[in-house]
Amino acid sequence: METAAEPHRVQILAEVGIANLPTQYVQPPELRPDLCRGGNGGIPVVDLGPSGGDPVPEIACACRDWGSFQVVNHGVPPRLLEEVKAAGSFFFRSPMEAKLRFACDPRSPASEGYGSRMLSKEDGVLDWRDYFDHHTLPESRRNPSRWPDFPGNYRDIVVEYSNNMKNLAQSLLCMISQSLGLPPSYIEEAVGEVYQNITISYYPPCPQPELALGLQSHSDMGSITLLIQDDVGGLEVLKDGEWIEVQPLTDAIVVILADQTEVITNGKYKSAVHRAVVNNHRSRLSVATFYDPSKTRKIYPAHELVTENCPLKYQEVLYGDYVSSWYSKGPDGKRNIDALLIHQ
Ligand SMILES: O=C(O)CCC(=O)C(=O)O
Ligand SMILES: [Fe+2]
Repeated sequence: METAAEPHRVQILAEVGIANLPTQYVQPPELRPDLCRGGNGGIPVVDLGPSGGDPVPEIACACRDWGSFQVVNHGVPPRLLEEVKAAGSFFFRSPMEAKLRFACDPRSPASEGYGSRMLSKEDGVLDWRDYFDHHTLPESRRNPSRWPDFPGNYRDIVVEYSNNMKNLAQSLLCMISQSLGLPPSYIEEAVGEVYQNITISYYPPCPQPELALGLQSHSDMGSITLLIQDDVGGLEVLKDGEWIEVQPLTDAIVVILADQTEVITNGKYKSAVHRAVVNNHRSRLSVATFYDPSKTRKIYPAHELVTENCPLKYQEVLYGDYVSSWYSKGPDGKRNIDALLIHQ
C-alpha cells in the first residue's frame, strides 16, 4: 500500500507493463484529456533575434491573450538545450538504485531531488509523472552535490543552464514591463531576489492515457516559467475554455506567465493555466525553470496600472503565504490566485 513517505515511481509501474491504470491515477471524467483532438493553431511564436523586428508589441498581445508564448533566437545555445535534456534522459534511464540515492524527502513539499508526487496530502488523483527538482538560485541554495553525478557532466550542465535561464527570464521580464509602459526593471524589482528551481519531468508511457494526466491543470505560482520539451508533445494551455497543444518546436523555449506576474500587472496579463497529457507509446521529458520571489517578498499590483477604469484587482500577498496555501489546497484545476481577487 502506498504512503506519502514511500511513493511508487510511475516509471516502475510503466516498466512492469501493467495493462490497466491503477485507480489512484484515474481522473474524473470531466478532467480527462481529449486525445483525439487535432493540432489547432498553438501559442504565438516570438522571434527575439535581430531580424525578427521589435518583439515588444507581439509579447504584449501574447501575454494579454494567452499568458504564454514560445521564443526562438533567444540567445541560449541550442547545444545547451540538447545537453540538459540528454542529461535528464540519462538520469531517468539509469537503474532505480542509482536514482534513489537522490530521492527527495516526500514529507516536505518542494524538497529537492527525485520525486513522484508533488503534494503531501494523501487524497487526490496522482499525476503520471516522476521528476527531479533542483534548487539553483540564489547561489546560497545551490548545492550540486545533491544532484545526480551521472552522466559525469550533469552538474556542470545544470549550473550553466541555470545561469542562462536567469538571464533570459530577466530580459523577458524587461520586455514584459516595457510592453505595459512600465520602466524595464519594474517586474524584476517587484519580484526581488530571484529564487530559481529547475524541474525535469519524466512522463513514462501510460497504459490508459485517455484516463490520466501527466500533470494536472494548474498555473505556476511564481513570476515566470521557461520550459523546454522533447519532440513527443503533451503540454497544453487553456485558452477561452479550450485546451490547445503547445507544438514542440526545435530549439524554442516556452514562456509561461505565472501568478505573481498576473498580480503585479493587476490582471492585465494572465497566468496561463496548463497541464501535461501522456501517451501509451513514448516517454516524454520536459525541463521547467521557475523564476520566483523569495518567501518574504510582498507582491502587489503596480500602482501605475491601477486606474479609474482599471480598479485594484488583487490584494497584496506575502509570497510565502501564497506558496503554503498552494501546497495545502493543491492545484485542483482551479486557480489559487482567485483567492486574492478583490470583489468590486
Ligand atoms: O511537462 C510539462 O510540459 C509541464 C510542466 C509544468 O507545467 C510544471 O512543471 O509546472
Ligand atoms: Fe507548470
